Amino acid sequence: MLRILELYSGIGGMQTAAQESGLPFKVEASYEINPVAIEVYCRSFPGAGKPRNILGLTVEDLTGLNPDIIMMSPPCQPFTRFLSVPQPPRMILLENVAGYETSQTREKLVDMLLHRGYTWQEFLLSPTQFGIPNSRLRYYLLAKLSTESFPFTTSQMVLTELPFCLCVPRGAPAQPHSKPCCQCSKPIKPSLQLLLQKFHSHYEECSTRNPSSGLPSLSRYLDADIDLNNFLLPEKVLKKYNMLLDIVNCHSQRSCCFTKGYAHYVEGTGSVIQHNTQADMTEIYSKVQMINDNEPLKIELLGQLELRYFSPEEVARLMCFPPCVTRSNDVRGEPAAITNGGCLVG
Ligand SMILES: C[S@@+](CC[C@H](N)C(=O)[O-])C[C@H]1O[C@@H](n2cnc3c(N)ncnc32)[C@H](O)[C@@H]1O
Repeated sequence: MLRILELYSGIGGMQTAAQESGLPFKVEASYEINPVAIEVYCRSFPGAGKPRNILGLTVEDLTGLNPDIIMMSPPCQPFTRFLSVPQPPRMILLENVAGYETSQTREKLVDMLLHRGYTWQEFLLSPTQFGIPNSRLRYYLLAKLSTESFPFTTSQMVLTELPFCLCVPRGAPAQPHSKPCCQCSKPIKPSLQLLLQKFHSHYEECSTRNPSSGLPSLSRYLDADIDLNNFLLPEKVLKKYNMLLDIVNCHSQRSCCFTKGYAHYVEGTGSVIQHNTQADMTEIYSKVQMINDNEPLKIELLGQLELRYFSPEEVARLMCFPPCVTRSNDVRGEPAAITNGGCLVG
């Protein structure tokens, strides 16, 4: 059983991922300060202790917790002190925004890893690479004490693909020993097989539906019975910011990364949906661009598109949270402001 210490736990993306991996684990403690994130976290993991402020975490606490693995999506704060304990964790999983790989914080972290005898691998990956129609390039670092091996050959490069393929046949029984994948010669560790089978069945489904891109359309992430009035973009936004919107519809096979500012700010915070797919967006926008002084007409034309925000459940689905989270009634009826830490989930 892996003993996990979860730092900057937010709404619990890392713990959810650990559950999805199928590996046995226990979260020994979690740390978070945002009250909304803490509330969401406590509802998703009722048995877990309430996350606390990391500033209260002492070296003695850390030594007592003695985690096998530290999982974290740190904001821009120094956190390397967590690795200076007498007995460092066996494993570290860190997630951050793209660009972290060239930051001074990353340099300090890598120095510390080297000094403490870790081997590590860095990645830059986006959900689109895993059959999910949402762009969200993120930096990931996996580190292990050098006495433990990775199930792949590590490299100094920041990898932009997984160092193993996902071509495990669907339904293949877990093998007791490492064996080469059926379509390439890369070995697969038994511990990875469950995860790979999950990926594979998702991939297979996506590529059957959309052989060209391998990505499913957004329709499978959207609520058919959404209460449109709760999610329509306000007139003020249509009037002032219509040229800044990233508009998708249920047939689109893409969406932009959702951030903390979603539904509060327009530019770069996430896509909006054209709910009325019968309306011709190109035609409407070309008419709107020609209107100079007739605001009501502009609004009426744009209104035909029925532009709306993604709901929190839809965003959570795009982030692959399991149904128990995406079905929450408590957040229904508000635009997707379930974000925290500026990056909506690790
Ligand atoms: C990038 S987000 C992590 C998101 C997380 N992976 C999730 O699944 O929601 C960083 C988190 O660190 C939290 N944070 C910032 N300062 C903190 C502190 N002093 N103690 C605990 N948490 C803190 C923020 O509130 C934010 O939720």
